[in-house]
Amino acid sequence: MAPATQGLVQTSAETNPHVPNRTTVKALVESPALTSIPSNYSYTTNPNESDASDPDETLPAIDFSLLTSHDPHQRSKVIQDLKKACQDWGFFMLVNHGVPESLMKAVVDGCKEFFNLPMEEKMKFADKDIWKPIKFGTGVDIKVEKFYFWRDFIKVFVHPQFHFPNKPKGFSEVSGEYCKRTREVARELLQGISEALGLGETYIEKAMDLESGFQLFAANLYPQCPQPELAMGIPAHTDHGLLTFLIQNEIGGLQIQHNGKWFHVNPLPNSFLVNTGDHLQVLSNGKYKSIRHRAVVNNKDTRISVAVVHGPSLDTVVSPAPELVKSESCPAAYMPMKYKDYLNFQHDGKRCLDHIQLTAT
Ligand SMILES: O=C(O)CCC(=O)C(=O)O
Ligand SMILES: [Fe+2]
Repeated sequence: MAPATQGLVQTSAETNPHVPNRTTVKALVESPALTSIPSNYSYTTNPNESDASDPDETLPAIDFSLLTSHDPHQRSKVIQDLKKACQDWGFFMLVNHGVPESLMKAVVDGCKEFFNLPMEEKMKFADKDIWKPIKFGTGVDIKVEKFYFWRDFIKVFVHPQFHFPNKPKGFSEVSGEYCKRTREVARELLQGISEALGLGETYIEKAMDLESGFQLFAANLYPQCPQPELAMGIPAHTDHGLLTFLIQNEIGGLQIQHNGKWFHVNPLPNSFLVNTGDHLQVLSNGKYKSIRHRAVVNNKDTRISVAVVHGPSLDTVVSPAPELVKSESCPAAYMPMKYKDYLNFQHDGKRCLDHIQLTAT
């Protein structure tokens, strides 16, 4: 039998000196006779981190339609629910959000078609520069993390300027509409969260300059894996923005950290999985935590997920809201930092949140 690393389609270091000579996971899986994973994809979980157990709790569900309700009791009830979900979980399912199911499906289908494009089409976007508005890649830099992850991805800056690949046909249009609709929902949700923090409805909107907010569209492809217990799709991490909205094809794989354990997420159909990001943790002075999560892989089917990150504008200097800081009892837990600088720092393989932390929260 051929060794697992034979027959790979290599990314071209000759055509782009910044791209390491390596394959995509998709090309690897499509190589004949792949029955085991190459050793550099073999991931050893931190021994202190347990495997996910079967959930004995359910992820909270937030009914978005109640946030826009004219009945003040319904609105204050859902704001209480949001507060609890952000405090206790940092992750929730958003239901009745009004974004059509057909649009969500069209976006996931578009991602599938994008990943099915010929390698040279995708490789046009292969680059290590984090500020390239469209970026295709696989795993992570082996120099930083020492191994590859079982994931190919495309990341696109979609706001304040909208960028998008022009292939496959129609992908840009449906994604543009999807990003616009999710941005509207995120802004409404952030008004509710602002109120839940006791900051007033418009504080986050104004302080984070959401009119020019940075929005990132990230699609992940996790091909089926012959040895899923050895590989990792995305290792444990937190997201940098204020809120991330995640959808997936019908295949699960997301796990979140909850009460010190990994929790498998089985979302309700047609819901958004929403999580609070690092900048909500900073802004709330640690009241709402940015929860660690990861994506595991399986040997049954290819998984696709689409994460849309909603952040402040890149020039916003984010600091804890002054109303949430009290000099003695609750001092500022984070140093102010411009979102753009945060992203630059984070790219070096370090977690920026730890770098700007002043006191435990
Ligand atoms: O695929 C998933 O479930 C998680 C994706 C994710 O965490 C991310 O793209 O930041
Ligand atoms: Fe994430």
